[in-house]
Amino acid sequence: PWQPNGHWQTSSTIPNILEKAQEEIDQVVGKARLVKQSDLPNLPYLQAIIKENFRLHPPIPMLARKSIADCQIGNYTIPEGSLLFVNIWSIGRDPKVWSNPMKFNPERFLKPNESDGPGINIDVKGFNYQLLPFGTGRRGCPGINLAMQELPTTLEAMIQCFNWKVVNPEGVEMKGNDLVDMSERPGLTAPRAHDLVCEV
Ligand code: HEM
Repeated sequence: PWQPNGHWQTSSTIPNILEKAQEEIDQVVGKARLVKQSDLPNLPYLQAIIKENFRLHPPIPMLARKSIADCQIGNYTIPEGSLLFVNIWSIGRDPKVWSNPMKFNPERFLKPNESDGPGINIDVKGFNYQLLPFGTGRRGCPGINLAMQELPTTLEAMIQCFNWKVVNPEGVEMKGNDLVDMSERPGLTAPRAHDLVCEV
């Protein structure tokens, strides 16, 4: 069950991430009212789900920069005026940074130690270079504060108000470990390869 200190007690009675998120919101908000923005600091598991999504599926997978002077990065000499792409998508899957990187595991952001990756101290605000879904620095996303209020509140309301099941194109419920096919196709954003079809 969810603990007030924001940590999850491992329990085999909570089978999946959606149910954990629902349990957290039941305990923090209850069923008598809708979730609101002021609840967000008290919903650490929800925040961890969003970070884990940004890690594996950053909506903008590449940052672009232009060098203003010659510089040396590792073994590379970068001439002035070069267009550079920073691949945040691949940083999110780098086993040198994240343990078991292909596993969707929100808990890695709730742990104070480094056993599952950099852990609880990682935020999305542009200070932790392992996780830069909004970029960083002077040209970082100016919409971050709006996005990080709207996105969790909307997602949480969807979780609070509905049960979700994934269905195949024929409308048959999908079950098992490979429930959601998260493969992507190339693009400037990271679009899904296959539509996600759900029933509420
Ligand atoms: C989940 C939502 C969002 C994500 C993941 C996102 C991500 C990004 C990223 C990665 C960049 C490039 C940052 C860099 O190069 O360092 C960017 C730039 C930008 N974003 Fe967002 N963004 C989101 C929402 C928003 C919203 C809600 C707004 C406006 C209301 C917005 C407005 C902008 C603008 C204007 C830029 C260009 C900034 C510049 O070049 O100086 N974004 N965003």
